[in-house]
Amino acid sequence: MNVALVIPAYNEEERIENVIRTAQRSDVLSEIVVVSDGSTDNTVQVALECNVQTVALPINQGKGAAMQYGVENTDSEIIVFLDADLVNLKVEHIESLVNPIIEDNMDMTCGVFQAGRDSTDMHHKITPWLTGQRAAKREVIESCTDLTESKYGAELSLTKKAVEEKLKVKKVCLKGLTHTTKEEKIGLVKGFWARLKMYWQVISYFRKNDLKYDSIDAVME
Ligand SMILES: O=c1ccn([C@@H]2O[C@H](COP(=O)(O)OP(=O)(O)O)[C@@H](O)[C@H]2O)c(=O)[nH]1
Ligand SMILES: O=C(O)[C@@H](COP(=O)(O)O)O[C@H]1O[C@H](CO)[C@@H](O)[C@H](O)[C@H]1O
Repeated sequence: MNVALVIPAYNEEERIENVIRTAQRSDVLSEIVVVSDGSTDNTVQVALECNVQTVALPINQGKGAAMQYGVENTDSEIIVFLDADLVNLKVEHIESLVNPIIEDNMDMTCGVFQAGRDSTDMHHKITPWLTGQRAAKREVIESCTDLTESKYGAELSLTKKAVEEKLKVKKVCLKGLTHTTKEEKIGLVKGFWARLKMYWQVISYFRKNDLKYDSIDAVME
């Protein structure tokens, strides 16, 4: 079974190389697709220099659009999503997301940070269903037809599908993994506004789809 890694990336020139270089050492991946989501920095050039398939949306459309475009640019039967800003990513993390799908016929895996950093560990403890680190069978992702419009709600769309279809979901602990926060990337004030915008998109997705917190949270037990 072919496995593609899709990395949505918006202005990640300083961080994406680490993620790509680790992924290139993984035997479980057949291909790596970087999607620059209208980046205005050198994200595309950095990815190209790493010799991975790199596609670019002309303007910033939101994380969900980048994920969708990545899926459209691969035929692989299993897709892994990883954020471009991960810190301490190991080959084992990628394997732990992919193997349950190949070996145990899981439909989806969701990776939660553990013992990475207190702040990011805490976010994943409270809202593990928002994680951007996950793998799923291609048909599951294709059945989520609203990824593009949902922006930061894209993870909720995938989780919602798991609830509706009673999919087999495995929560995977990603030990030692963390990411660079928005405030660290673009500064306290801009980062805080970007965080509010993200939460707004997630809450909007909840309301628009009349989701119940308990059923979403139960998927990750
Ligand atoms: O409009 C956007 C916003 C984010 N991202 C990417 O989506 C991933 C997660 O976004 P972010 O780091 O902002 O989320 P956080 O992990 O801080 O919640 C990262 O690889 C971003 O570069 C994207 O492709 N388009
Ligand atoms: O973990 C979270 O609460 C947020 C925000 O993380 P940080 O506050 O930047 O550590 O990040 C997740 O949620 C986003 C929205 O669904 C996803 O796109 C990210 O991939 C995920 O890390």
